[in-house]
Amino acid sequence: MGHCCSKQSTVATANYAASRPDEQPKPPPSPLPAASPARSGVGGGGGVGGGGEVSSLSGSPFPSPLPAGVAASPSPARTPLRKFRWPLPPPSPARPIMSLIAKRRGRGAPKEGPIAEEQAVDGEGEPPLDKSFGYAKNFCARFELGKEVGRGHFGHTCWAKGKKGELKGQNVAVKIISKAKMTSAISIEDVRREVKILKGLAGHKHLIRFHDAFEDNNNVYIVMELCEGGELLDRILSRGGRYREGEAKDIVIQILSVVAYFHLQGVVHRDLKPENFLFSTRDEDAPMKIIDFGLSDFIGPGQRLSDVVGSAYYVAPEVLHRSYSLEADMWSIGVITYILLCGSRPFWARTESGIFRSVLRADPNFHDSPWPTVSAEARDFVKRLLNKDYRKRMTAAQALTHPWIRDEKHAVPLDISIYKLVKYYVRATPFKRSALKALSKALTEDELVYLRAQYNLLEPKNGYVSLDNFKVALMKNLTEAMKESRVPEILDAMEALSHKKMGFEEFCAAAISPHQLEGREDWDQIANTAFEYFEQEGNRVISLDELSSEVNLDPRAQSLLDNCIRSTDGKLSFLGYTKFLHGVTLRNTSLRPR
Ligand SMILES: Nc1ncnc2c1ncn2[C@@H]1O[C@H](COP(=O)(O)OP(=O)(O)OP(=O)(O)O)[C@@H](O)[C@H]1O
Ligand SMILES: [Ca+2]
Ligand SMILES: [Ca+2]
Repeated sequence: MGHCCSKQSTVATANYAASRPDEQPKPPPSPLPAASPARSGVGGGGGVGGGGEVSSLSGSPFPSPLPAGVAASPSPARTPLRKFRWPLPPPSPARPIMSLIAKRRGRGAPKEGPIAEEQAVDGEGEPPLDKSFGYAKNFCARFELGKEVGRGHFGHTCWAKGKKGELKGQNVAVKIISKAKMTSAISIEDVRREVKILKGLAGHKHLIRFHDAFEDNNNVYIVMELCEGGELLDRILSRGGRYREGEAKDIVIQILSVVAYFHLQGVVHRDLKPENFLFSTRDEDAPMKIIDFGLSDFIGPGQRLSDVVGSAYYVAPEVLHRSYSLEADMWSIGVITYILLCGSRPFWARTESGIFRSVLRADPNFHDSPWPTVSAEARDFVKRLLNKDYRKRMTAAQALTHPWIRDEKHAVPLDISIYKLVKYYVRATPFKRSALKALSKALTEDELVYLRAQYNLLEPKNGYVSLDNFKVALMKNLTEAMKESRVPEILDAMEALSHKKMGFEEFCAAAISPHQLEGREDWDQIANTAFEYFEQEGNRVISLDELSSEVNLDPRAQSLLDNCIRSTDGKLSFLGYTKFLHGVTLRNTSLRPR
């Protein structure tokens, strides 16, 4: 079978050549974003996807000094620096990560693009890679392919029209991924998973609608709904680098609502960035759709991922530390929101290793213009996503109830983190439960808004919820993706709830996360109030051994509990109470619990 898109392959060569690493501009001295002049013009002017619209831009899209020579760069704002060759990195935490990525990238695999670990398996003595996917082979008979509307590092996307069947006469988008670029088992698996996830998730208004997948000898074709309004990145650029706060809110709500949806399904995107959100039409108020699940994965209850993937500017610190879960996506949303609000990137450097160092160590700037004019709620929102401790970050459902955006008319979706927390609560000791109950009494209205919304989603009967409520609420949201990620298995671990009923007050104690509360600016106040309640109703005499076992601490590390028990009455001190609530962090000790 012939290659349907040979014309686009030529564009591919030209485009890659135009963005070779050695042609990148020199950086500005400060952590400002690289600005984008006209886009590289793939797909031609006036085409679908807003290419023509954006190519009319010139000069400085971001309100910040431009690096010298930036105008010569083809499109540095498209997640720039990912096209850099690995420079000789200075000693840094990024160094081992980078050598790891470089080492594990497949031989012949594209060196550019989002960070994506690869294993070379196409070497000598290895069996040939199986590049058959089992998809239908009649793409050319079913669709008439038109011009290119967009391009990424893994594929290019074309406009197409259905020739027969359900999609006859309908305009669609087709992402074409060349099999020649699939040089490792992992890259093949990535494509298979991208299709599986798109297919399995189906059904959210801000998720690109998947139609079908095809293949021939040369390519895989992913047929999906066509978005004609261009990328979020282009709209940011066309507004001079940033959005007004109200408009930013609207964008962020859409992002959170779809991310909460696929997080509940046990899917982590791993490549959230403004290029991966498209507007469905050119209208100002057109809804956005998320695309590109090329680096996404299923993630089961309690599972942590370790492969370093993503795009440098948006990657979370724990991804670089190789142990992460859904919270990594929330970090990326924090980066996107930061950019929307101020037009600069929070973590910036000239090289990829520099960006990694910044992500791991630097605190984003919230002082310079325009931050003083940004509302305190918006700043707080971003800070609560850009917390380097992933346990302190808001979940997507929770972020939808943050004071910055909660007045808007949007539904709050079910949050899988509630299930995880309740699971721990029902298995906790009575002493731990009373500590959590005291904490729940100190909650502020912000948390109560979120918890009430979650409680109502469980549809309490006569003011109580039980295991059945948790089951029914989860099953209402069941998709193929959720089955694949085995999310419902969490219900097995909640069996203790089958003979128990929970009112709203106890639900609050069960579903609060002390770590997240600790990430709040008013944590000290909350903790003090909670301790007062604990003193009245829960505190009791406890031995050091008992406390060690309550917090799962190796008895050899008991010195970490110094000052946790009051010498005056043998009960928990304030310090002891807070350590008891969130456990003792052993990350910096050599004595980790087994
Ligand atoms: N459904 C669609 N409608 C219109 N344009 C689309 C659609 N899907 C993708 N595009 C365009 O094609 C571009 C590339 O698609 P996509 O992001 O899926 O490719 P990729 O190679 O995986 O990208 P990346 O380099 O970010 O990994 C998008 O940025 C967008 O401009
Ligand atoms: Ca993309
Ligand atoms: Ca991709």
